[in-house]
Amino acid sequence: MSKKRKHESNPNIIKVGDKILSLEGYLTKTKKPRHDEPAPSQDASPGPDSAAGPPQPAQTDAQKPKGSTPKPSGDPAFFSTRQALPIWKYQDDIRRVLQKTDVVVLVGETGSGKSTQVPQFLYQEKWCRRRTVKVTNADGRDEEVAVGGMIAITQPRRVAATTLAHRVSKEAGTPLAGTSRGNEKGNSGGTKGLVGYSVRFDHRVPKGTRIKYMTEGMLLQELLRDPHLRQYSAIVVDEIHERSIDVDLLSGFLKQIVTGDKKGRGGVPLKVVVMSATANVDKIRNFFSGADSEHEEARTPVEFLQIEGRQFPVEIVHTPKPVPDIQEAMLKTIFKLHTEQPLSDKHGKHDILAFLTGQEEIESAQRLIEEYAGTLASNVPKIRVLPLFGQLSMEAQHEAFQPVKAPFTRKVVLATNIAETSVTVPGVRYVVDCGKSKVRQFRARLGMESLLAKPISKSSAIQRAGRAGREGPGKCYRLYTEESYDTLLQPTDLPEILRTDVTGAILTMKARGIDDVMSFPLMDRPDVESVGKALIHLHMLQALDDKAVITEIGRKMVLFPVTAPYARVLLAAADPKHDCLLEVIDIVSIITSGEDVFMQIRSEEEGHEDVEVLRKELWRREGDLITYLTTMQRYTSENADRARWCKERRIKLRNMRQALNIRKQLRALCERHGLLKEPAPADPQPFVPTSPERAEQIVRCFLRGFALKTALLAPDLSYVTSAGKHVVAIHPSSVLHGQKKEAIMFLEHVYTQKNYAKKVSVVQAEWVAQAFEGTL
Ligand SMILES: Nc1ncnc2c1ncn2[C@@H]1O[C@H](COP(=O)(O)OP(=O)(O)OP(=O)(O)O)[C@@H](O)[C@H]1O
Repeated sequence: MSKKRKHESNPNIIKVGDKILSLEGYLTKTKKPRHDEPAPSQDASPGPDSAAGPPQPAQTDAQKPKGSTPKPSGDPAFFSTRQALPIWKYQDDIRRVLQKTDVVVLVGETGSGKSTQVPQFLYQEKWCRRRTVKVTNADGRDEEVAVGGMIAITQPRRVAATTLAHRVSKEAGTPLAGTSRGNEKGNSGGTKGLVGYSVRFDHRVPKGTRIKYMTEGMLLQELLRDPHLRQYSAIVVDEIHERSIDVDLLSGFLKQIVTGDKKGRGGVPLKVVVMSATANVDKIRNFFSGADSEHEEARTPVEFLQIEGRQFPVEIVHTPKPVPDIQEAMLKTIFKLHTEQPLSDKHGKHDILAFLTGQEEIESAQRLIEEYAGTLASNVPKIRVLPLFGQLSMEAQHEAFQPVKAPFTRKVVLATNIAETSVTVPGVRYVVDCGKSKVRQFRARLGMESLLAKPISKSSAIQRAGRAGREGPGKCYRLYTEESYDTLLQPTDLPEILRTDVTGAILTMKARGIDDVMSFPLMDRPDVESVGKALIHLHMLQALDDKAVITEIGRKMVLFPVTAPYARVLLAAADPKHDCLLEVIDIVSIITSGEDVFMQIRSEEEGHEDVEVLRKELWRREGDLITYLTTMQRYTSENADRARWCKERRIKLRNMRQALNIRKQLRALCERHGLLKEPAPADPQPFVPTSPERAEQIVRCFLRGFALKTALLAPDLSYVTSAGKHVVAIHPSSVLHGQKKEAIMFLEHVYTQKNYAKKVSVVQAEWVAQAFEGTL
């Protein structure tokens, strides 16, 4: 029987795109289905339930749950759900411990209710009231200031901060603070509410907010303005086990505040609650308590609380054999679940959340699933696919959290690891985990950073599985074998500070007045080589002077929510010598809007010649950066149908919309900090091609930020990097692919079969020399 005929007669064989997939044998359970296991410890030692485990932290009275469960405040519609959370019966203990101690480490399994309930337990505490106190100014004068009143809960990601704020404001029965987006100072106006949030480019924190969800990065920004965190009575550091650079820096600053003299807060202590889903938090505990420090003054009492239990079980199903093609296995699992499992039960919907590695993989899977969904018989439920990745606009990210309104339809959310921790995607009862994620890794010796798909850690796998058991019992299908889980996956991920470029982290420390970065309190210290490279890099960017002291340029750089090199490029473009800030903002906006804005065109695709002709109109000989600029300018000058304009050129509309969003925010920031003297002209503006002279100025500005990412043409016609002397090839996605120029600048690298340069521009060897000498 031909494949096609077989497909037609056998419901277990389906055709998607050019693939014929057999669903036979899919979703077969492993012999002993294992339930979601406890989180692995950071040092891979046995967990708390293990008889052979390490000595557990001394049980405090607070660890024994009391029988009484106080009446909740807030919206009665949520009472029973909240009371059913494992953390509910610990609330008195949490309050009691914090009345006595300033620092508490709280461990609870995913779904126990930490992120949503802890701030609600605490905000009415006596110590959480706003007080007026006397402090002595830097110039020696006494003044009265207000201290406290608010609790901040930090999250590693924007989507977690905003969705938690929405949820908690509903539970508390008060509208989300502010009805419109405000500025960073929180003057968003609107309705007064208990809960607010603050994430990059989006703030809803009017006066009166008591509970504020925010990203770690936003709190770091606030620390630059208010080193004593005077607005807050408590900081709840959530998901500390993720160990982002930002949370490590934040922990260092918090430790300094809690062990310091508190004079800047008029003697009012700052309470710190550190929360983790990882069982072994000895390192974190010792760090805050100073138990590992020789200095008596660095010690502070730290209490420990463990919340036992989780709300719903999650059954784990591994593949019996390794899968040769992850995308195929992913599609098969989703299709099989869709066709065989009910749409809902008494707990609610049965939606699917699948974890993939990145935007590219998500978009390709979305296309294939939608194509498949279009072929379903009318008696099979429909599918609504929703992507969820970091570079999507907040509006698009929030769509994945809405229930699907259409009847007889299942939601399938395709996410990167941004949906891994903290979030509850309503409706989800099945998780499909591909077992990988893209990880940024810095090789200090080469001075290069790469983004590669790597196996996740056990801790991540458990977090992913946990997303299936938030509203009812769930199932997690892992597209890897149980043996791989047991033997190949590391217990936890390496902290980000040990694997990525620390340039931004060091600049933040310097901007906060920390001169000796090596003595700053950190849970893990990057090696001297990485710190040395970062200092040299910051010096090249003119963010530090010869004595490694932060410069005016460095201080301005930290005001921008982009990496240090991009911040430097923006400042260079604002310099009257170059005067091309609007153009540079356009380019930076496109680059930071997501993965490549141009879709790949395959030569066998129908109509690919027409697409290529239209695309060539955007191409510029100066390289990818000026091509991006032309793309943005043509797109914004398009008055009729921007969606069609993108479709005809196979340009990602989603990226372009997000780029416009970023452009608006960057323009506003530049205006606020005096870099843009007058507002940018409104769209649409007629398209005027950028002159070669202006293009040169723009490329030179980028060279101020990216001199280390340049390569010169060697006699054998290969490109050799100026720093490190490594061979790089121009990536096939670049408009300069295959061309030989005297010198190139590239903004990114990828390592696949070769060491590839991406986002490439033509430069002159002389400019590169000038950039290194600081005379450009
Ligand atoms: N946006 C939401 N929509 C619906 N239910 C939610 C939402 N947020 C939280 N919940 C409910 O509250 C429960 C507890 O969530 P919470 O985030 O407080 O747990 P957690 O212990 O912090 O878990 P994690 O460590 O995974 O973040 C969830 O399991 C879910 O039932």
